[in-house]
Amino acid sequence: MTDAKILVVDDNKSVLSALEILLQFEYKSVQTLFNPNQISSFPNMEEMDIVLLDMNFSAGVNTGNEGLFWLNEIKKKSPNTSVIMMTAYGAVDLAVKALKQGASDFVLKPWNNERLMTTVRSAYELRKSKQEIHNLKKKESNLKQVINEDKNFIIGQSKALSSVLNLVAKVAKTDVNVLITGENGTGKELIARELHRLSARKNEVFIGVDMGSIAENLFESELFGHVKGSFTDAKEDRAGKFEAAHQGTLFLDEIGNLSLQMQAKLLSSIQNRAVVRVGSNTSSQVDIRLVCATNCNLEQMVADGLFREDLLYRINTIHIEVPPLREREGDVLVLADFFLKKFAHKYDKPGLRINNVAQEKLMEYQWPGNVRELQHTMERAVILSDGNVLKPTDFLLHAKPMQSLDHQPLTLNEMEKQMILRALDQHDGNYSAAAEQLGISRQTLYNKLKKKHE
Ligand SMILES: Nc1ncnc2c1ncn2[C@@H]1O[C@H](COP(=O)(O)OP(=O)(O)OP(=O)(O)O)[C@@H](O)[C@H]1O
Repeated sequence: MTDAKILVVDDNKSVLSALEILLQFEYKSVQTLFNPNQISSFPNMEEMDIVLLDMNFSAGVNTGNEGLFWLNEIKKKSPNTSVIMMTAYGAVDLAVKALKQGASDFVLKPWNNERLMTTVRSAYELRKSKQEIHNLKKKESNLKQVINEDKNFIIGQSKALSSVLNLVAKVAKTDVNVLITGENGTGKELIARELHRLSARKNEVFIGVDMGSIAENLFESELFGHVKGSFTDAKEDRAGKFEAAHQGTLFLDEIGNLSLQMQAKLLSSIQNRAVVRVGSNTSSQVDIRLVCATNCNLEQMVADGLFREDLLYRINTIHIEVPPLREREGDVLVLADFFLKKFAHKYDKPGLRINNVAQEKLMEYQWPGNVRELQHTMERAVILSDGNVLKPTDFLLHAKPMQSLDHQPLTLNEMEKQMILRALDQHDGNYSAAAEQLGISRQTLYNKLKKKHE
């Protein structure tokens, strides 16, 4: 017994009962309607898998128009229901008309039982595929929504970051290739996602690929896909990242880590906007927006013969340089506060705050690992905190706080700042104890700290 729901609509009662008996041999639910006017008020039409619909209802009229009218009514209520038209006046043009208007098939009266059952079975298969497509499309759009969810906000108010975000907003509307550069942890991927979020492709996928982690022998298969049997592990046809990103954004991270051989293969796909799966000889066009990122100096790499110049010109139609955190004035505390709230919530430690000396320590630090390092530092501090106040000792920073990154000698002022902060650090932020150790009064220590930020 097939679990399908069938409705038969005909104004001839003997046709109705004959079809009902025939169909009940194979189908669980068969309902009949003698009067087509009941179609409009028929409950749950969208649950019907198949409708067998007479084309000529009023006696003496055989234009088929009534059938076409009711076909449209059914399709309006339930577009995916398969409708099979039945008529005693088989005319090809009428059949074509009905098919064009959405009927799935056509049966002539008097019917041949075997042939009619075959037609119903195919109509049921069609209905199932349509439903599957409908469900898959729904799933796909839900997935895209989840993937593109606005999980990551770009935090910061500094001039340096604002000018990057202004550029992002302008470029996002176009389809040009964008190269994002900057030190590790500055937020290059976040900027790439922002480009996607602000673009016309925002409802399509954003596919990120870490080029640094792809093994040379899997490079082509990962990016361009493969056909079954093209190599030992190719158990089935598989699309690569280029095809997966079709109509969306393809983000190639760590582009500076590619060998020259991989660069050549990538260049050809980017130039042609087409890929050939490994083991295939047909190419498929892909419509992607390409965003690349790196912390390498690609110009220098070109000069050193490590990066193809033609590839660099292809990928950097627009170049966005993300500034390091130490050059974003004021952003450290804004970000620290953001991460503090985030992790306080995550680890259920409400009411945490960072004391002034600890804030000084965070501001003075050079953040070689940029926002990622700040994020980890805050997370660790929140996890290890005992009380409500985070003190300098709660922040374990790797490099010396005042040492400039390029190891230039410190000025007298900088050395003084460093000593003050170290003393405060050693005494857990206690101003009196730090002042005593430095041989100055508490007020002088306050003044020196205040002056530092004027
Ligand atoms: N302005 C920002 N606001 C909030 N979070 C940020 C910001 N910038 C970076 N982050 C967070 O810091 C982490 C590192 O960011 P991201 O991965 O985008 O950096 P990246 O430059 O791509 O790093 P890498 O060079 O190591 O690939 C991520 O968790 C990201 O969410």
